[in-house]
Amino acid sequence: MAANLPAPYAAETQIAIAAVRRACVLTASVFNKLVKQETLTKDDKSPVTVGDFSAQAVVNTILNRAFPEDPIVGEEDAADLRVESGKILRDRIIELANETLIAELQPGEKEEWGLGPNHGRTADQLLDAIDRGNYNGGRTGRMWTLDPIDGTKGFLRGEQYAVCLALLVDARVELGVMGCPNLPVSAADPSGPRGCIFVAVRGQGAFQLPLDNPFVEGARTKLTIPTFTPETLNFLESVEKAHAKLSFNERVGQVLGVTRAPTRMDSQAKYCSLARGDGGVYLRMPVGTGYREKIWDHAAGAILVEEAGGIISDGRGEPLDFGLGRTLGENFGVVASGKDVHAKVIAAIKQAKAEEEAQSQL
Ligand SMILES: Nc1ncnc2c1ncn2[C@@H]1O[C@H](COP(=O)(O)O)[C@@H](O)[C@H]1OP(=O)(O)O
Ligand SMILES: [Mg+2]
Ligand SMILES: [Mg+2]
Ligand SMILES: [Mg+2]
Repeated sequence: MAANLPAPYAAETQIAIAAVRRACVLTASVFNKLVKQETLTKDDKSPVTVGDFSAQAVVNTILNRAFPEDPIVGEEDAADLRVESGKILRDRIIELANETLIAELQPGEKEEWGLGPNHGRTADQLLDAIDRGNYNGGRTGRMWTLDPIDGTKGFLRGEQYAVCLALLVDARVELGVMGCPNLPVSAADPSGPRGCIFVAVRGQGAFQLPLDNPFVEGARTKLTIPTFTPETLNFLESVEKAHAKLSFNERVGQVLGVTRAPTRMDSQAKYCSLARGDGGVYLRMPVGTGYREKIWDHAAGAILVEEAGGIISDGRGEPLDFGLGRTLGENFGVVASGKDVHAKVIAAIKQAKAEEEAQSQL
């Protein structure tokens, strides 16, 4: 009977949440063990590498066990860990990944997912798991895309970062899960409790869950992007000037009559903030260096925004194309917002762009 069928992607959703939660426990522990003690004094980037690789090892190991046929487009690969000079890093990564995989089962997790004290992996198994992220993507079939630490710079500063995982089927995002260990549970209480998971499944809505116990009954909050006026509208944008053209955002804001200051944060936490109404527009315009946006930097965020009732497009209003491979190709920026403001933002971008071009001709 149809009523007894599980919702589409129910198993994928549960497993993706468990994988992202475990990866967040790992990255938070890397921050406490390594970043606080080492980076702040030595400006050593190795904690990032340790965190990125080991989080990818954990998530890919879990996905591989549950969905052995599914390819993965992951940001990292293990080539640097397989050579002699990578041994110290490799040993640390293997230890951290195993520590995370063998941690006691939480309510909602199942031993058959290959988790818990009996499920340590060998170094080779974990390196192979990292390399399962080497898939090139493409137009057809089912595939996952993973950014084990999105917002590396934010991670190192102790600010926002996210573990981002999405499932694509024939180049359409069907499921997105993002773990944000440092994001306040409520933007209204910025110094209150932190740590959220965001989940969206095509046609099933967007939700926020507690990171420390995502499967607990009744803990999920449905997210809907609210309506904004020019007085309440604000932009969500990068901290890093090299990632998005913030001066252009400022001009677009002026055209729209925005008076509130932008909220700057690293990572796809911007999409999460948009989905729950902490900000009105995520605007990311290219800086002009030819950088190609990666699919793992937008896939989970894209479905979260859509399921919260919003629209995501490039800077011309065209849909993002997740079927081109590992990147979004020559796409022109990213614009995400509620439905009511989206067309206005696209028009404002057009105007600001025309002004910019007229200026350059002087
Ligand atoms: N030149 C660039 N333009 C746009 N995005 C970039 C650029 N360089 C790196 N990124 C990516 O931007 C994302 C985070 O941006 P932000 O936090 O500003 O939204 C990261 O995934 C980061 O990649 P990486 O993960 O390799 O550092
Ligand atoms: Mg990223
Ligand atoms: Mg990353
Ligand atoms: Mg990176």
